[in-house]
Amino acid sequence: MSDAKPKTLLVAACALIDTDGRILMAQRPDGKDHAGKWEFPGGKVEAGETPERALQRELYEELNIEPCETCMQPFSFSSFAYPDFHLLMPLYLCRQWDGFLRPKEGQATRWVWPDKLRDLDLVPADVDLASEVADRIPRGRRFPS
Ligand SMILES: Nc1nc2c([nH]c(=O)n2[C@@H]2O[C@H](COP(=O)(O)OP(=O)(O)OP(=O)(O)O)[C@@H](O)[C@H]2O)c(=O)[nH]1
Repeated sequence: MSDAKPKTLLVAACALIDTDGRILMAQRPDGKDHAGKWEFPGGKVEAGETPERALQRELYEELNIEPCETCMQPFSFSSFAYPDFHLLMPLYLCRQWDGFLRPKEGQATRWVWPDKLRDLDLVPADVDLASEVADRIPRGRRFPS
């Protein structure tokens, strides 16, 4: 029996919220794990980075937008055991950013009402988070409880 334990991977993700209260979701492109499934934009936190800084970098690289650091509000997190690693993923909310949204990596994106998030084919670690977003950010509510 091997003593090898799956490593914990820190990934930062963000629920970008538009003025109507819809959430931006991104579809994982071909060639990545979970290709075709939907997720919150974001990515791995690199050595020496804070999650907030990683999110700024990832959102610019992926979507051409730059949220200021104080525009990202910690909301919840996922701690999820994938077969080959353990995901630890803080989820932030963000309602304000600089730049025009433009997916730069060929990924599909979609603005989704909070109560419709669960209708998407989500990556496994996001299923409970999506329910929490729907519960805490109902349609028409601009701020979570
Ligand atoms: N960005 C993001 N990744 C997520 C979410 N949920 C989730 O399980 N993950 C997983 O977190 C892992 C790392 O995410 P990622 O692939 O976007 O990170 P990255 O852009 O830095 O990857 P890369 O540079 O290797 O392509 C993937 O296995 C991905 O499936 C989510 O909501 N957003």
